[in-house]
Amino acid sequence: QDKARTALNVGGINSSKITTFFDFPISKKTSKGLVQAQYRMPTEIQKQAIGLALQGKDILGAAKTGSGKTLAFLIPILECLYRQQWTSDDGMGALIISPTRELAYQTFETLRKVGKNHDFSAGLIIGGKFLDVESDRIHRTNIIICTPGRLLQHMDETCYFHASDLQMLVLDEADRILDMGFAQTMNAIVENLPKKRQTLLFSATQTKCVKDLARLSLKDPEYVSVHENAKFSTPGTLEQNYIVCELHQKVNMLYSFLKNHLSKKIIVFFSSCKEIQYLFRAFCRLRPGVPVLLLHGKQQQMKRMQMYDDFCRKKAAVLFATDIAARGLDFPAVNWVLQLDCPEDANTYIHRAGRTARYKEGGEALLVLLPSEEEGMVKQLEEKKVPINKIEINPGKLTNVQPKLQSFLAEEQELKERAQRVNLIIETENSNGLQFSCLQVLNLGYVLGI
Ligand SMILES: Nc1ncnc2c1ncn2[C@@H]1O[C@H](COP(=O)(O)OP(=O)(O)OP(=O)(O)O)[C@@H](O)[C@H]1O
Repeated sequence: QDKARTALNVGGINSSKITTFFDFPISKKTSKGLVQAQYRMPTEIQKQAIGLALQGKDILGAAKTGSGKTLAFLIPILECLYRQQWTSDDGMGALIISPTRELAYQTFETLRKVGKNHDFSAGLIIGGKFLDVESDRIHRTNIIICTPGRLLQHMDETCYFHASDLQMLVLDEADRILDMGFAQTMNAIVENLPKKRQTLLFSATQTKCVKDLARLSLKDPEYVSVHENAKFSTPGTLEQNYIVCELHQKVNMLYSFLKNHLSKKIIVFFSSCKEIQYLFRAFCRLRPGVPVLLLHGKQQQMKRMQMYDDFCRKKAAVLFATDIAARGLDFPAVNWVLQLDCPEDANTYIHRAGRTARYKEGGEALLVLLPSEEEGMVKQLEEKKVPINKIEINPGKLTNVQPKLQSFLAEEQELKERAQRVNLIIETENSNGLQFSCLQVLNLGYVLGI
């Protein structure tokens, strides 16, 4: 007998009694998918959230980066539709909203693995393709994984697409999806969703803001926060340090860092697309001795996916990324996260640093701060229970790449133009109140070899 069909009344799930996934009343199809994907023992967030979600509760799930939140919502989705014997004729039964295309794609791939024995259809609605290609299939898709903007576009423009039968809504990286950047889009999406549904919200930095939650009309949500009482908010296997570095030394510092970690897999976070485009070109010319890859929001969709896949596969490489790679992405075996530009807040720091030290693995994070950023950022990190130590750099050990950069710039008009555009952007950001002082902007001009 299939436990999921017979044990519809699962009101009695006791998370402390769960040791393997098979202790949950889940279908054989899901169990088989989990075994095939080599998942046996649930993590803490999975033990607690899956049990409650199977009982139909709305959930606010919070757990550290890399602790397995994805399966904590994918398993309940599969079970919810399975119990209702959902078919392709029933259309969309579950909707997962992700802040970035890459995260949506990654979740889709995990769903394909663990849900492969079910008959549901699943689809990615993330843009980058023609709308009509997606429109042809969207109304026949049972589980949709999407980014907010593209979903709303279909709600507005694909006439036969409707969400009236939706059973379960998941917001992955919920605090990000509910923040100002997506507010208007999300409000418009929610208007199209039925009020009667189950809603699951997950993030490593969960929102408890009542206003946000009211927008989603959650019903008595269960707050599942497995690490709330932990001493630190970041994984125990993550070693975290920061250095204070003058702006004119940042590129030298990056080059020297890469030279010292040639066999490692590293993500370097920057704050703007223009800066990253310029530095990528510059580092391709500087040849640090390790493949340099690039991921930012202004890349074409194909290129983005190719970079994402390449970095997943490589054993040693460096990925220059903006914050589109900060949340949720599960690149295998990343050794280091280097935040060369200060994150906008402590939550962004936590997500960026969490790209390493995932699921029981170790990892190291290094934050680079300008002298003007140190006090404010360190205070924010302390308040968020992030254990971070200051280490000193020996300026004498930094390789000076300025002369090389200047000679490339002289050779290459395009590189020079990029450098000037970056400088302009930084100046504009400066006038909008970011922390760069005029002197630092001039220094950056020097750094970029202008
Ligand atoms: N029960 C499990 N057993 C073994 N590995 C697991 C288990 N659950 C998750 N993992 C693995 O742990 C890694 C992290 O999982 P996941 O990406 O879901 O973390 P997360 O909590 O969503 O992280 P983030 O906050 O960064 O989004 C993945 O590689 C996943 O395959």
